[in-house]
Amino acid sequence: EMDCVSRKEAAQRTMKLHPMWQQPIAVPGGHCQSPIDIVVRKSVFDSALKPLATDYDPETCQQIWNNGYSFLVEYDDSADKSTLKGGPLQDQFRLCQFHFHWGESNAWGSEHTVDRRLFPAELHLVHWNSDKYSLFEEAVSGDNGLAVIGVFLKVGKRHEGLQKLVDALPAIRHKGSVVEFTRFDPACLLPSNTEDYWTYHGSLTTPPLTESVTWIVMKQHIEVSHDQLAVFRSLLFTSAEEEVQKSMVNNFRVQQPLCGRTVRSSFT
Ligand SMILES: CCCCCOc1ccc(S(N)(=O)=O)cc1
Ligand SMILES: [Zn+2]
Repeated sequence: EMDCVSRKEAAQRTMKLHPMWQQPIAVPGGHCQSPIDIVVRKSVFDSALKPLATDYDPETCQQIWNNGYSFLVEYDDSADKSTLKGGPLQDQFRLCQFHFHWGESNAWGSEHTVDRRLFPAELHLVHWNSDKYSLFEEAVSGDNGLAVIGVFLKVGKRHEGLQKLVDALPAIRHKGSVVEFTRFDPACLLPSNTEDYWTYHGSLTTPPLTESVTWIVMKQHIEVSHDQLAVFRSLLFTSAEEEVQKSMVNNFRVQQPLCGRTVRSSFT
């Protein structure tokens, strides 16, 4: 059981592992950080947890870009067009972007783990509470501000829906590159079973690491092919101008102590 380290120790661990985060990150409190290991036998079944209710409009898909840490597919969140409700949520949340975390090999790459089991990659669909806030940037540091759906990726058969996204990646190899990306329905990336998930209160896994996230981690994974994942690894952390190009791999955070939090499950 990872001890509940002090904020200073946690920051030192984070910075040591992520030289790219030069500034110490003052995290408020720091006892609800993500990602975590989900210990299945310690999760608590909650019969009040509903199935996820996603209602995504592919017309709100706008662009795909390399932010130097992952690649983001961004949605127009200026109206309630692509929304998430249900699950553990009381309010309505708007989809603003989705992105992935992955490893340099298929042996690791996910941020969350299930009974210490690592997956080669993890999808994050990022939503903000449009009942309480008017902008994502406000919700990031607000109470009950964000809801992130995590979906594990396994290597297996080719994911037909993902291929349109994979084909766009060579155009955004370098940090800072953006291309138009439209009419992509993120629902195709969800597993068939959206009833079974774990949920807990946590944080963003990159700066500003704010503890405003209701995490919803799906029990069922999706499958992508080895070749599709290899294209993720062809992206670069670095911009075109930098002399030394660095492959965008291992863009995941070290796991954080649970600090007494309960992980609830929607299934037995
Ligand atoms: C005020 C700007 C904040 C930009 C940072 O936004 C994020 C950061 C991390 C995640 S993650 N890996 O926890 O899903 C989602 C969104
Ligand atoms: Zn993420």
